[in-house]
Amino acid sequence: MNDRLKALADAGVSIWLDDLSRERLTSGSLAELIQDKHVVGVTTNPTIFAKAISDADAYAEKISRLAAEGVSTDEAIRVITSDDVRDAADLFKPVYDDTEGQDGRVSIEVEPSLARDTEKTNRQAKELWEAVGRENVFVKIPATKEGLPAITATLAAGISVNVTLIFSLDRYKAVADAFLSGMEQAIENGHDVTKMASVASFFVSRVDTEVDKRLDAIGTDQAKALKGKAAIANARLAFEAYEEIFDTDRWREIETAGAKPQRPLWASTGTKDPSYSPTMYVDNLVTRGVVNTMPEATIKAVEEHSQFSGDTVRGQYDAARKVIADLERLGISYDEVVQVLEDEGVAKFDASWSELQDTVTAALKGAAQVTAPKVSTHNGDWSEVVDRLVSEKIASRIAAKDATIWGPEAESEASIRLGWVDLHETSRPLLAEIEALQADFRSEGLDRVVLSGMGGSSLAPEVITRTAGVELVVLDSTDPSVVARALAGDLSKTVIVVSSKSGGTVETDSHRRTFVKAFTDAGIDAASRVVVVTDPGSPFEKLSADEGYRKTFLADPNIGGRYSALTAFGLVPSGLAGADIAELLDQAAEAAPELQADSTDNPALWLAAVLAASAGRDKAIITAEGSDIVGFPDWAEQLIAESTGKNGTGVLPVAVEVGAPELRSEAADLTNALLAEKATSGVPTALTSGSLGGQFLLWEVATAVAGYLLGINPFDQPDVESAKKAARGLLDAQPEPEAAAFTEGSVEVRGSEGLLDGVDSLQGAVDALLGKLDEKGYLAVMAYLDSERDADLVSVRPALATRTGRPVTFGWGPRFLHSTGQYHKGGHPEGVFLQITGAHPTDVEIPDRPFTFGTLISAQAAGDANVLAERGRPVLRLHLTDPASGVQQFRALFGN
Ligand SMILES: O=C(CO)[C@@H](O)[C@H](O)[C@H](O)[C@H](O)COP(=O)(O)O
Ligand SMILES: O=C[C@H](O)COP(=O)(O)O
Repeated sequence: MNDRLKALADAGVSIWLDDLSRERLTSGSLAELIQDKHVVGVTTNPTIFAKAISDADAYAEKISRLAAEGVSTDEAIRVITSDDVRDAADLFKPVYDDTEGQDGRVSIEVEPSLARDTEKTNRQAKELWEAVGRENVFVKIPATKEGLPAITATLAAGISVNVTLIFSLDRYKAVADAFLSGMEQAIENGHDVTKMASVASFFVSRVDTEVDKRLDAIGTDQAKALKGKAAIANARLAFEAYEEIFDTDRWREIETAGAKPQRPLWASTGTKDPSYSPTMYVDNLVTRGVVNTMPEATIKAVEEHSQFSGDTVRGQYDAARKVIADLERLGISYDEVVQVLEDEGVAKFDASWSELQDTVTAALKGAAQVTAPKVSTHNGDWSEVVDRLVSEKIASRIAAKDATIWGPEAESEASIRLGWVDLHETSRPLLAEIEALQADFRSEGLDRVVLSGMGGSSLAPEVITRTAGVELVVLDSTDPSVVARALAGDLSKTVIVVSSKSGGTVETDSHRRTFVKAFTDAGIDAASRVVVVTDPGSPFEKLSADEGYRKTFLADPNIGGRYSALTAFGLVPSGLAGADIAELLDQAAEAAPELQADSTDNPALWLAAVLAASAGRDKAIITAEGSDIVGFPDWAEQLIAESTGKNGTGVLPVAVEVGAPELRSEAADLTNALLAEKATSGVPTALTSGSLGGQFLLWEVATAVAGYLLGINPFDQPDVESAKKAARGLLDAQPEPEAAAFTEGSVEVRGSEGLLDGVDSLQGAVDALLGKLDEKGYLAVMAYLDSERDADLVSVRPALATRTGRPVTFGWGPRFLHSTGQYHKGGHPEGVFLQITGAHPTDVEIPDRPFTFGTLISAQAAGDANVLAERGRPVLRLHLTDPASGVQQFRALFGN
């Protein structure tokens, strides 16, 4: 055991490693540092990852899988870095537990190009936190001026933060203030702050590098005498500020809720000037309650010859102040030095990030290959079913567009719904048209693409663009704050794709009207910014022509919305946003022969068999645990729910997050259909893999086959219309809202008949609803709220699944009406329904319509609840009079 490192740890300095790589994880060298060298945490940054990933061999396998799935460079970087950080976090978990969350932490940094953008930093911090999915992680955010509000917002969301790139005392104080505000808000928002932590990474050696350079230029003895002193003086003064800030009533108030102070972390502590001691930025910064993150060489140097005695920080403040004052007297401006360092710091990380992107782009190109879809089945034997499907030639008949497969009643619908089987050929001519339009837009500086579409018109483009890592603003909500946010983007760079097969969908029509007015109000020729995708002959085709919209793409009418991923509906918005849509068609083309073959090797037959021929099992848990296709379960959910959930039968798709409780359930009515590498429980499971284009076709064929096995018509959606009709009725009649049974805090409570008898608390109301769940039941949470603003609500899904032991679907309204909404009304009548709506502090008008977005979404929610209640389903309706506090109040019921 090494005495010097132990002495440092005993003196209260947490020793962290400023490095991470796959090699460190697989070789066991990180584990050794933890075990033998007192290392209790890890920091990473873009430079560290750029270096790690340049070791191509360590990442080769992962890169080739990512290449096969067609993911973008940025998405690949996200996967690689968050996988490494997650594995390191797991290695440090015992340290984290032993130190009650103080150490055992691993940091992952937001992209450096976002350092000057508060909103994007904010968003990415949340995404990284979710992507890693471990509580002992720190999301690193640079302490630029724009970073400060993001630090507060990220902490307020319950996420632990490492603030990086701090050089100046003033900025350090602003960081501490941002921390205090963030913790105050986290407490207010009901987060468990005992689990949170934060560090403020103060950069040390770089200050000497910059100041020494200036001192050398001055060249006098007096100047030379000051060399190597500025960095330590600066850090010590930061610690003085820390002591003052964390000795205030404001902090003490936060501390009473169980929060830990934001510890100073000494970063950039490797010695750069070889004439200095290699341990100088360690030995001179020893004090209880700090972290020193070091490259391995510095840890080794400390192990071999560190020398310090006692606390080397406290009580050194006057001397430190004198160093800074002496430098000023020599004409070296402190403010200038720290600003140069901050700018350089951001630029250096930016350069590392570009290097990282180049390395990964090249590696992806090198490994690129189209991977045909594969399905492996587990925990059951479906060979008899598959043999039957092969002998009945179901796959080749689907490929030949044989409309008789689903029986005489379905024949006329099926005869106009099988156009999707050869889209990899028929959609080719679209590519050039989309490419040309995209080039025109780019040349006009139009690079923000908004897509207005519902269900089949939005879910595929969402998966395609998220997987490709390109930006597409998907507008599939009528919540006024969602609409307002889409309108608040830079309209001078915006085009809107309005996609509607029928041309009569109220959501898209309302979006279109609103955007046209917003463009016009901004002095922009609205018609030139609207692109339409619709079916030939729809009212929308005519309207588009009459209005002179920029371009109308007519899709193949012989394809239903949920099978339209590779039609103009999927390809136009995705291509305009910059996704590689030609590759998507190549992937489907590669997959098609296998999926059309009457062979026991046809993966679609196996997927269909697991979904629809596992006795007594009518709920499929879907997740994309091992895959880098982003958001696929939401797309598959619509395909399966609308195709099968009718006539009181079907398969309920339950899209869940990684690690969801349902994935470990052994319940007798579940199957799992996972984009994952291994089965997660003993229930019948199909694991699917392959490129996105191939997966689209695989699941479409499998769903059509599942329809055949279930004896239903997989191409109609008889019950989607019922909720639309009820909403229209309410919009016309505008009835007084039904009185609440009672109100608790920010939540008004209403229930379907009899549900709330004798109930007078929110907890009691939820218990009453859950009490209606039977052993084959499921709970549907339907949130007519803002999926971004109210994102915290999502955490109730796993909490409810754990509590009930039953599957829980979560849908944002009205989006889910075009997806699981069909199953809820037409499938097995086993659901109990929790609807959550919210007040609209600001509403958005819809031009030339007698209702606003606020009244529209309220009518949609009420109409949906009425239809469910009419069908005898229990419905609990919670209305949040203040969405922010209501969401937290509701979450608090489940201890989260
Ligand atoms: O910010 C943290 C830890 O929070 C570190 O990873 C930090 O980025 C590194 O210590 C520095 O980038 C290293 O800088 P340098 O030694 O190359 O000057
Ligand atoms: O899934 C389809 C949605 O209900 C939207 O229909 P639409 O494309 O006709 O507007």
